[in-house]
Amino acid sequence: MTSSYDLAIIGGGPACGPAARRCRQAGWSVAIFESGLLGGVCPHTGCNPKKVLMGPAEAVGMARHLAGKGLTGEPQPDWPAMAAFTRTFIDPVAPWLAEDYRKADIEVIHARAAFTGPNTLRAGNTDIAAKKILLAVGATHRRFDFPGVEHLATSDDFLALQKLPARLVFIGGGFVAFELAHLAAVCGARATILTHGDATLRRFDADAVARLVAATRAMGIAVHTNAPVTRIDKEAHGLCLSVPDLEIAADMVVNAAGRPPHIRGLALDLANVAAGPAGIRVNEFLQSITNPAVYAAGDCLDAPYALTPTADLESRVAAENMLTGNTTPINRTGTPSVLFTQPPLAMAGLTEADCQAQGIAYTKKEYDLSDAFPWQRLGEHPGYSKTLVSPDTDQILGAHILGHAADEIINVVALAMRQGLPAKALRDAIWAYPTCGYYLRYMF
Ligand SMILES: Cc1cc2nc3c(=O)[nH]c(=O)nc-3n(C[C@H](O)[C@H](O)[C@H](O)COP(=O)(O)OP(=O)(O)OC[C@H]3O[C@@H](n4cnc5c(N)ncnc54)[C@H](O)[C@@H]3O)c2cc1C
Ligand SMILES: NC(=O)c1ccc[n+]([C@@H]2O[C@H](COP(=O)([O-])OP(=O)(O)OC[C@H]3O[C@@H](n4cnc5c(N)ncnc54)[C@H](O)[C@@H]3O)[C@@H](O)[C@H]2O)c1
Repeated sequence: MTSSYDLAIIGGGPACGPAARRCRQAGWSVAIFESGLLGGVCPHTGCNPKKVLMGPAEAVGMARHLAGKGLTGEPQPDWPAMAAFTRTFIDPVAPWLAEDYRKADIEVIHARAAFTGPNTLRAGNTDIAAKKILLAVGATHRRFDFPGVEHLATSDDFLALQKLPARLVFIGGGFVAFELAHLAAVCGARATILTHGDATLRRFDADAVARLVAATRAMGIAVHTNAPVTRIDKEAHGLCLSVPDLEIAADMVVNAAGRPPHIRGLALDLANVAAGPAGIRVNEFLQSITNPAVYAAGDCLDAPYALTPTADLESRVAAENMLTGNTTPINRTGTPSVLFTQPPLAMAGLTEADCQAQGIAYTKKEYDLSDAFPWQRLGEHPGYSKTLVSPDTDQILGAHILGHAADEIINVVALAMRQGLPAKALRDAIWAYPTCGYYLRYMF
């Protein structure tokens, strides 16, 4: 028997919900296919568990900065209790979403789906026909094939740990490696970051990254570039990683080497859906460039960001375009990215290297936050900002902030960029004093 829907969504994460609800509200019949947990990575194995674990780690970090400045003694992270607290956030998500979709009369089918034709899917033993199909399958862990690959753990394994191992190695020099290494190190583990290339955190501004890497090393985290892992051996007292000219002992090795789109097994060829290593290829309306019945949103897209807020935005835009026939091009202007390290590194817009590569004229302003009151009172080092503004129009081209509260301040800059406000708007605003945001007037 074939079930028919107006919209079938493959994947029940952040890229699914807004489109499912919007299309159902418009009167469409909607089915969601989810092979794992409703809610996807963000609430189960991504943003949320990571941030809950970081709460105590942030308190420990702040206490260390304030030692000798009025605070004595150091709070001790209690990992098993942190893990138990984290579960209180994770466990309710999937049941809550199931109930919410049930109330909205959106069908949820707990099965892995794959294409059988341009408008048809199979999930388990069920055949499905849909007028439109939204691909929201997300991304997955990179595959390695070196000897000993079976000893590799994932970020999911790390975030589910009941006890923190003493020696952790992270393969990769991006978001996951830096955030989890900082978390582990503050909680008492010896952490090492190994990346195969000659630089880390490539999406961020190089000057801000240099300061963060220095701060990372000062915390006792080893950071090795040009260090591809060639094998992992299990030995009597743990694991031994081999990289050229170096052997490293570890209790856990985490694969943090990027997240390719989760498109294996979808049989995209049967639906004539074009995709490359970076993901599903779509036009500005998020419609497949080769199959007009198929749209895509979230981490499975070949797109500049793979974040929860961009998955949400893309889901809303895809829904609008499916309902109205391609009226709303995607606009990602003013997307903030935050690396939740200690301190956090936040950015929006272009880096200086982007401006140079694209031949865009810019006025650069650098500011030492560690010399400014809100950061000094917390005893925090380092602190840095770099802003890039058009000398002709005063438009904000990019902002890069490293320091306490950078993760919140960047939202204001991102809002200004999205609304097309000039840098003067930030210089002229009346900011509450003494907040970190007050110093935006000096950063621009
Ligand atoms: C450790 C970590 C920390 C992160 N921290 C942050 C952060 O702080 N801030 C931020 O903005 N982003 C963060 N992210 C990224 C964020 O989690 C993702 O961008 C977001 O979850 C993407 O949503 P999505 O719906 O595209 O994909 P996902 O959340 O991956 O959801 C896809 C869903 O599709 C299902 N699925 C896949 N294939 C099929 C199939 N064939 N049939 C049925 N179901 C299928 C999967 O089971 C999954 O539930 C983090 C990611 C990780 C890994
Ligand atoms: N705070 C946040 O918003 C947040 C946090 C975590 C993840 N994320 C999202 O999830 C995505 C995935 O994160 P990620 O850290 O896995 O990916 P990433 O793309 O940020 O970093 C991957 C890193 O792995 C390195 N690498 C690639 N192949 C390698 C190899 N063979 N050996 C060693 N290193 C290798 C890359 O050079 C890069 O440094 C991010 O791009 C981001 O969009 C966001």
